[in-house]
Amino acid sequence: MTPNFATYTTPRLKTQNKMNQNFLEIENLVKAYPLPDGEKLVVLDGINLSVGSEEYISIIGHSGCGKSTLLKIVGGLEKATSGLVTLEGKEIRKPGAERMMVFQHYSLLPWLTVEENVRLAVDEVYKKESAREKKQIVTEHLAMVNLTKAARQYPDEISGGMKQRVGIARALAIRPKMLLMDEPFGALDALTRGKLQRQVLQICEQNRLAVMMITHDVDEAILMSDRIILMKNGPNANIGEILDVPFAHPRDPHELRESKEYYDLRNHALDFLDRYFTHDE
Ligand SMILES: Nc1ncnc2c1ncn2[C@@H]1O[C@H](COP(=O)(O)OP(=O)(O)OP(=O)(O)O)[C@@H](O)[C@H]1O
Repeated sequence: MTPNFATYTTPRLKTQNKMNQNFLEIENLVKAYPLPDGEKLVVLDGINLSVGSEEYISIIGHSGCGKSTLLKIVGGLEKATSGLVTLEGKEIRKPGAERMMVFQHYSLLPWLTVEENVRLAVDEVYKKESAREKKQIVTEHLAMVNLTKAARQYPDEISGGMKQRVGIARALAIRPKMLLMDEPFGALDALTRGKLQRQVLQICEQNRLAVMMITHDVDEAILMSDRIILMKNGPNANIGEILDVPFAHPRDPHELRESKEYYDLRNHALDFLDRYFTHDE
């Protein structure tokens, strides 16, 4: 049963007018996986979404609704079964340095130091720069995420939060136009998560890039994003609602939690998730 749920929208932020509203375009996206019995599992069924060039989008939905599949298609790691996904008007067919992925489980190479992990990505993308310039790029980005002192350490010598910061530094060092993050803070303890959320938010505010982030945490989505995409359950999942988050940047989590608007938005998102949880389609 599909819940009868009124669309909830709040006024768009003025700052969003500056950006290219149709930077990423997803049109009638369908993704099906073949099943062993010869049938197909239609995971995503008719996704339509435009993302602005400086917009921070969060995607929330119950487990298995296809959030990671959607992110991987935008990252070029999976192909759509039908429909069109374009970035600045060009169809996305494969991974590209303009779209960098950050995963929940860090994906660092354990035999390379922190510095070398970032350098590997920089070497891959910056072909014309001198060794000195590339070293400078690595140094700058490690400093950006407060990892200068850990540059010579190996991944198994640093904490989970630090590993995630290496992943973020590595993604940002490529100067992507879009950051694609799959539960980037999911594996961290609450204190580390809060710190890293603020750091990422600050970096995104300073660097003007588009972000698409998967999260299971409604508070995190409200703190970080300009819009929240609420996904219906799969199979045949699509977008249930899109919520505008009306708070100006820079955001302070304590101030946000003092406003009634914050709780209205939070309750609305949680109600949506509850209804889809109890009315499993
Ligand atoms: N390569 C694949 N082959 C077959 N089925 C797949 C493949 N990848 C994902 N699926 C199926 O597609 C559906 C959506 O998976 P996906 O990982 O995108 O969901 P999700 O919303 O990100 O879940 P979670 O929140 O648990 O990470 C699931 O039923 C999953 O089993």
